[in-house]
Amino acid sequence: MHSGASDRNGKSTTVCLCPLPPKMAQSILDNMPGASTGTVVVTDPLNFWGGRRVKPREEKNAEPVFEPATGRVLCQMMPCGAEEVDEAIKSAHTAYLKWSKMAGMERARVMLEAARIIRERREKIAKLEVINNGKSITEAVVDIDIAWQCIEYYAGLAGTLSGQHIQLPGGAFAYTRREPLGVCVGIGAWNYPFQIASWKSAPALACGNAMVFKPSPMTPVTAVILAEIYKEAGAPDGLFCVVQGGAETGTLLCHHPMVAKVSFTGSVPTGKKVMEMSSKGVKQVTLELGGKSPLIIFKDCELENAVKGALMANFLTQGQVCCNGTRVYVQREIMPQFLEEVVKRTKAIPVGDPLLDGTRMGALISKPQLEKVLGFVSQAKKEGGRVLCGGEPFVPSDPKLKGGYFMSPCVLDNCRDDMTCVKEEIFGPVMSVMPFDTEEEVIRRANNTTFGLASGVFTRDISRAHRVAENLEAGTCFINNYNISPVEVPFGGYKMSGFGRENGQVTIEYYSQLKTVVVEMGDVESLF
Ligand SMILES: NC(=O)C1=CN([C@@H]2O[C@H](COP(=O)(O)OP(=O)(O)OC[C@H]3O[C@@H](n4cnc5c(N)ncnc54)[C@H](O)[C@@H]3O)[C@@H](O)[C@H]2O)C=CC1
Ligand SMILES: C[N+](C)(C)CCCC(=O)O
Repeated sequence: MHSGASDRNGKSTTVCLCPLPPKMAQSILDNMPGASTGTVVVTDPLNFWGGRRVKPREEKNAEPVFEPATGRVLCQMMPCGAEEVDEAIKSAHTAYLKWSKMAGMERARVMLEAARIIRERREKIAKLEVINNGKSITEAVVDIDIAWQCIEYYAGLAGTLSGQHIQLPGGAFAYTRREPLGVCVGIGAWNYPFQIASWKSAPALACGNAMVFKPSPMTPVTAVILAEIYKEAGAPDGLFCVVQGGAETGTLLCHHPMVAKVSFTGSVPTGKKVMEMSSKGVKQVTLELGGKSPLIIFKDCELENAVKGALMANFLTQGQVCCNGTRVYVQREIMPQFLEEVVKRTKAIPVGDPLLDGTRMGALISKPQLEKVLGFVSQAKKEGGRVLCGGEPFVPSDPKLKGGYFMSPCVLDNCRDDMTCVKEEIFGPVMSVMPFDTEEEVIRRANNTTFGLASGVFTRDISRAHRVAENLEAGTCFINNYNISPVEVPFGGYKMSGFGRENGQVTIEYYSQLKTVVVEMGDVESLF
């Protein structure tokens, strides 16, 4: 399956692993140090189960995967059908039978080794992520670091999982066992491909489950690297499997009778479908969905930090972040200073080749996504919004980037709560700014949304900060910062942004179940 893709100069690095000796797994990454934007073609199979990469059974439904920075074809994504999904799930189940019987400390050792390998290859993995996703290398390295930290964190928890002992009358007693669920499914989005696969697999594996993961069809290339690394670290074959595909493959996974749980990251409409399908088999579900999060900036804030916070809340990963604080409420008195500073800094963001160290914003995921985001900007103008900067297609001077999906980051002023850009998730680099007068008013406006993923507040008044945090209807509230994501901290939504959590200790609850064992020490007192 050679896509025949090459850059404008006809040069390409073909990364091919067929046939598939397990130790060759690394070679896709071995080509990374020399790789530059517009040169990589991935031709090796992207499915993984039974401890190896698996070639797709059928090539007829192949979909091209694009390199966002150039618009070139990077590889072909070939969706798995029913038989392949079944094979992957059975392979995961075989691993589960072994893995779930190991002590937490034994599982921890494998996971720590996986974390170590990821850390060692962080730059190469990040590079491949950039080529597939379009985000800047500076950010991708942070994503990979968060990924291994997450695996390390849950490795640490694996050995602490335990039940309770409960005394009962007459010497009888009960105890609880914290047991895994079985085979869990992870369905990922394209904005944090490797990190999402790690956020889902780390707690799942720590608890003794196996996982079958389906990446987004737009970003199929790095989840399989994680699968290879788990294997290399000593995980039993099948413990973390990857099946490629889109909605159809996802549906097969959600309906499969051997699946105990589905953890999903993506849009609200798809999340609803996943929940509905999972309900047929009474499967547990975690949903990490979209958002339209408020960021509230009071006049007593430290302005420079608030401006930096607003940029962090809007422009990471070209604005394609579910927890972004895209509704920026600024207290009227400081609006002019805020806008001046935020626009100055937004205009200064270097947009361009995502593999260059100096770049801070790369390309959006796809042409349709770019068009959708630009459409939101034109709609905002029609509805009375004022573009203070950006919001236009951006064509870098480097000829190889001419077909890339770039746009200039945008700040919209003169926004109102009833405008489309303020109500809907844009998933692009567009910040909507609105004035407010009082705390009570801004909380009411901030909560006037069906979403509830995150929120933020900048103020120097500590009472106000905690009062606002208490009253915002969202799963996270950042005080005097935004979009930092330590893996020790739970992450997840309120309202239509979903339920269940990722990261933090609590996620153990979402990947395990309690068995109660009741022990009689005397005779049975029968009523009959
Ligand atoms: N909150 C978040 O983190 C994300 C939000 N989005 C939002 O969603 C919009 C559309 O992006 P998409 O990638 O199309 O999101 P999506 O929600 O359709 O896809 C997410 C994942 O679900 C899978 N999927 C799609 N239909 C499915 C089904 N019927 N059953 C099971 N799995 C299914 C996809 O293949 C992908 O792996 C974006 O423009 C953005 O607004 C997208 C990605 C992440
Ligand atoms: C890493 N962080 C917090 C910037 C974003 C993670 C959530 C997502 O998948 O969008």
